[in-house]
Parts: sequence; C-alpha cells; structure tokens
Amino acid sequence: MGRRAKNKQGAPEPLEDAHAGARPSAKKLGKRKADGDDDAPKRPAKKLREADVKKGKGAPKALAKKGVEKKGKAPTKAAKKVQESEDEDGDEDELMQGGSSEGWEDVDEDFDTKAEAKSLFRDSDEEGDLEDLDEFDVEAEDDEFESLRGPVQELDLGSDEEDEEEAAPVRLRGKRSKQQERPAKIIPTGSDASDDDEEEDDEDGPITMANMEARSRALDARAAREAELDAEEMRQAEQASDEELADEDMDEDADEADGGEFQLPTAEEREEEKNAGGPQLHVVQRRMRECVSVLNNFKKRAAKGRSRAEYVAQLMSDIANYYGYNEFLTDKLFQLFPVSEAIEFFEANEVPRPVTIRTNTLRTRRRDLAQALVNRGVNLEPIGKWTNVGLQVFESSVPIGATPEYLAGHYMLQAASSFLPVIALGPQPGERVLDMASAPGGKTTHMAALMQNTGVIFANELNKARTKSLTANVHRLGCKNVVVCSYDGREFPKVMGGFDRVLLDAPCSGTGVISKDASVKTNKSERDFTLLSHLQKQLILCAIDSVQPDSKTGGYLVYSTCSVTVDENEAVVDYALRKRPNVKLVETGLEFGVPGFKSFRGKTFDPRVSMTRRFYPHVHNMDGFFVAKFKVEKRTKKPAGAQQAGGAEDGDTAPAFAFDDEADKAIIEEAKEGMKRKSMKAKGLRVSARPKAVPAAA
Ligand SMILES: C[S@@+](CC[C@H](N)C(=O)[O-])C[C@H]1O[C@@H](n2cnc3c(N)ncnc32)[C@H](O)[C@@H]1O
Repeated sequence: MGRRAKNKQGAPEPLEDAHAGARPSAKKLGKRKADGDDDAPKRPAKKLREADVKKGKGAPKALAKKGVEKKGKAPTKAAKKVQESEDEDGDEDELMQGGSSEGWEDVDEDFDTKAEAKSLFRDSDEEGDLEDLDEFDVEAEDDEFESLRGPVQELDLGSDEEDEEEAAPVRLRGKRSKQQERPAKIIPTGSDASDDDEEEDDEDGPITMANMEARSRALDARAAREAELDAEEMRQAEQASDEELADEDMDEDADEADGGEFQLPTAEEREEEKNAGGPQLHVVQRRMRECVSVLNNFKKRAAKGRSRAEYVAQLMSDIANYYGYNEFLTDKLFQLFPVSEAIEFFEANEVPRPVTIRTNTLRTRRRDLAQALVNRGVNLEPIGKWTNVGLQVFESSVPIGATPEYLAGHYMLQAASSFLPVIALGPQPGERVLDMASAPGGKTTHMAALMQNTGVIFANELNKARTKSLTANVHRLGCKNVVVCSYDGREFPKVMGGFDRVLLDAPCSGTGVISKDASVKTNKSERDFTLLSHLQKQLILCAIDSVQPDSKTGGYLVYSTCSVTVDENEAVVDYALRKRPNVKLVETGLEFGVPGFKSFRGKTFDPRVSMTRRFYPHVHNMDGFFVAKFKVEKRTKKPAGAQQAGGAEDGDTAPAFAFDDEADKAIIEEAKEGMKRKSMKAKGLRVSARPKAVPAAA
C-alpha cells in the first residue's frame, strides 16, 4: 500500500494546536490556484459566466472533466460496489434515503414567530423515518444520499491511482487541494496518537473484535508518521511550486498593464464584469488568492492608496460568487475567521463530512456491532478516543440505513458532532432529564442509553409532525425511559420543571451544516438571525428555569446548536449569564474544540464564555457545532433589575418574558403582531398582508 494509503488521515494534532494548525499560510493558499480548478464544479458558482465554462475558459479542463465527474463520473471501485448494491436493492435504497434524509426537513412552526422563521431550523442529526419523506425536497435528499457515499469516493481517491488521476485531471503542480488532503477521519485527539507500533502488524487483515482498537491506534500512529513525511513533501512541493508560480505569474503578469503588482479591479472593470454576467472563474480564483495574499501581508503587498477594506470587500464579493453564498452570509461567516482560515471554512463546506454511526448500547456492544457490519462488507473504524460508541463508516457494500442491525435498532446514523452535547451533559442513570427540542431523537436516544433505560427523559418537540420520527426512533432503539411530548419549549417550566439535567439543542440557522444543506447559503437574511437569536434567548432562559438547582446528582443545562454564528451561540450564552445570575458556565468536558469568542466585532462577552466550545468542519472534520454547559444554582434574592423569563422563582412558574434589550423590542412587537394574526386566522378572520420586515436590530 502506497503512502497515499486507504483511510489516510492527517496528522493527529494536539488539541491546542488544532485550530492554529488548520490555518493555511498565504503561501499554501496561493497554491490553491490549480486545486481550486479541480474543485470548481462542486461549487454553485452561480454568478460565474456559464459561457466561460462551456468554452472552457478559465479552468477549462478541470471544469469540463469535473462537471462530468459530478454527474456521471466513472465510479471508483468502492463507489461502484455501493452503486451496484444500490441498483440491485431498489427497496433498500429507498429505505436508506428515507432514513438519512428526514432530519433535514424544515420546520412547520405552530407559533407565529417561528412561522416567520420557517425553514430556519436545522437538525444536526441525520436520522429519521420514512413518514416525513414527502416533506423532504428532492434536491436535498439527493445531497444527503450523496453525502452518505462521499467518503467512499474520497477513500478510493487515495488508493487508486487511476481514479485519482481521473478525479484530479488538472493538477498542474502535483499538489492536492486542501480538501483532497483533508483527513478522511474525524479529528483525532492528541491522546489518539498512540506509540503502539507493534500493533500495526495486523493492519491489512480484516477488522475484528479483538483488533479494532489496536487498528485504530495503529492507523493514528501511522498517520502521524505520514503527516511528518507529508509536511516534508509539502515543503518541497511548496518550494517547487513557488518557483513554478513565479514563472507562471511572470507570464500572466506580462499581460497585465501594471506589470506585476496585483491590482484591484476598477469601478469600470467591475461594472463590465457585472454586465457580462459575473466574473470568469479563473479571474475569481486568482483574485481571491491575491487578495488573501495582500491581506496577509498588507504593508508589503497592498497597492498604493488602496485600503484594507477595499481588498476585503473584493474578496468577500468573490467568495460569494465562487461558493454561491448571499453577500450577507458571506460577510457573517467571513468575520468569524482570519482571512486564510475563512477560505478553509468555505472550502470545507463544499465537501461532505464522514458518515458516522452511534452504537446503541441498549441493544448491542460496539465491538459486536462492528463485527456484524464488517461481516456485511462494511469498512469501519472507531471514530476516536473521545467516544466509545461512535463508528466511522468508510465504505459499505450495503446501505447503512437499511441493514438488519439498523432496523433492529443497534445503531443510529448520527453526525459525530451530535454526540458532543450529550457527552457534555452526561445524564446519569435514574435522573429526570428534559430534551427541550428533541426530534428526530438522536440525542434523546443517546441519553437513554447513557441512563441505561432508567430514570425518565421528557423528549419535547414543538413540531407535532416531527414527533413521529422521534417516537419511531425511540421505539426502534428500545428506549423505555422516554416520554414524548409536544410543547413550545418556552412553556417550560410552566408545564413541568425540576429536572436534574436539561438539553437545549436549539433550533438554529444550520450554518454548521452547509455541506449537507447548501440552501443555507442563500436563504438566510439578517432578519432570520435576529429572530432565531431571540427565540434561542427565550428558550435558554426557560431551559435554565426548568433545571432543579437542588438536584443531588445534576443541576446542569447544555445549550447547543449546529450553527457557527456568534448571534446564535456566544451572544445567547452571554445573555443567559446576564439574565440569570444563578447560573455559571462550567467546562464542557469535551477533549477538543475551539474556545468560544470572548468578544466579537466590538461586543465583549462575559469572559467565562471562553469555556464554551466551537467545532468547525475545516478543523475537526465534523459539522460546525457549538456546545455550552451551565451549572444552575439556587436563586438567592432576586437581584434588582434581573429579568424573569421562565419564572421559576419560589414556585412562581408563570412565564413572564421580559426582554429589556433595545435590540429585542422590535422583535417582540413583531412576535405579538404575529400571534395576533395567528389568532385572527384561527378565528377565520381575514388577515391583511404582513407588514415589511423589522429593521435589523443590533
Ligand atoms: C436542532 S433540532 C433538534 C435535533 C435533536 N435534538 C436531535 O438530536 O435529534 C431543533 C428542533 O427544535 C424544534 N423546535 C423549534 N422551535 C421549538 C420550540 N419553540 N420548542 C421546542 N422545539 C422547537 C424543531 O422542530 C427541531 O426539531
């Protein structure tokens, strides 16, 4: 097996360095030029000139070739296997799609504020049943199904020379794109890098119960060594590539009036571009690379008289064009990262995340499940040391969503990131737990397993239709301690309270799962984020007030989202800390993740917010995610000015939302208006057209 071995993964980076390590140098990014070509057709690049694509301008070969690849690329060996199996098993195919797609449907809200935010909510899990299939749009379904196969293809790219050639026909500099190099494996923690060399011996044999852990360690160790070699290779490649780049840039620059220095387009040129239907692909690629390079070394590389803001504006406009985002979201996401890392993030959203499953320990043990699936032709490995129930599926000759083991509830198809909030919450046997927003039940069923089917979990879900898939999963996985209910989460603790632990996996914008649902790129506006953030703030106060501070074993709340925006994460946590002096943030206990922002764009949060954890596709090779853990303590005297949201003080359980922030006022008004309209509709009265959107509130 060559160095580009099957299942090849990147260096197991120490946690502290994971983030920094993921940031490419401007130099590296520079070498994306050719690679960008390779990846181009995966991107919507909506506004790019179609004519260029047809004529083969810009990145012609890559585009033409990859365009074919996307639709009808000759499958890799592993992919062929999957395809053949799917062709033979039409029924199973359907099942698999159903099983994997449901989690991504939009929410049909009952409450009007959320009806406003329709289609905003995203799940972090992939589970579900067939009943909701008709709610699932065909395009999204295809994407989901494709993502199930994604890693299979990635795998073979590394091992099959022919396929690799085909997949990357225009590798001008012999350098793989960052995404092609991305570890097929979920980020390993520092502790994963074992020194157990002797265990490598069985690496070519089948995975068995006995050797599974050893295989994982051996792979990690090998990966570390490979990473070193890779780093060396990369250095050499960079050197060679720099020389090539210099040559090529000289050629290119000879065509440019300025004689070498990168120039931002003039207003006229931009107008021309616009009139021509958008910039050419190769122009955008080059300009992005140049802008990144200038921004990373502004003093040296900026043209005289040009400001940083001008380069940033150009770069964001090009990112929006190239990756197909609306400008608002481009800006919002771009601001989260240093310039080069932002590109990494956008790139990572173009690539499917690994397929992962969670062993249901109520029905089986991971090693037994692994063995059963291996016997069916599934190639898998434990995800990493941080979970003892997760398995990553590399390739499979059977549909993972329709095996007898799946149907018997031995596992849940679940994104690795979705394990995190449950691990952080750590529900204990015998406890009373609330899952405030629970469908389709990935986390509920995980909690039931950790609680060994004892105690009780109230699995609440606002959307009644979604309680069907929730209930189906609860039954399939054999959870006997779950009560499914359907309230607006904001009705807690009025409907019931006194929980040892509460999980609020909040409805969110889904900016962490863009690789699964590309519609997020274009369907989110500023108003959506304002509304969502407001809903999340309401929910978190109610979640806090539902926790029993006197709990003998717990007294914890975990707040999570599958979004990476600050409005939906740190801002919500900070708000909760301000409004509820009886809660404090505690460590999540998660082994990896990037600390939450202590400040962002001029806004300073409570410094403890850095105890929260962020997870990113480009850093951890899992969906973008956020986890915060609170300890709820007994309320002392009501502090002057403290606001009451869930009203759990001294037996007073009547919710009394009292958001005093200026920022919230407009939304509250709108929510009230929405409720009024809803009640009018319910009474059969005519409702006039909805007034224009609320102006953006802070
Ligand atoms: C991120 S998903 C939950 C995923 C779930 N925790 C799991 O792991 O399978 C958020 C859920 O919140 C529900 N939801 C939205 N608004 C809600 C509200 N006000 N109260 C309760 N649930 C709500 C949505 O219908 C959606 O199913």
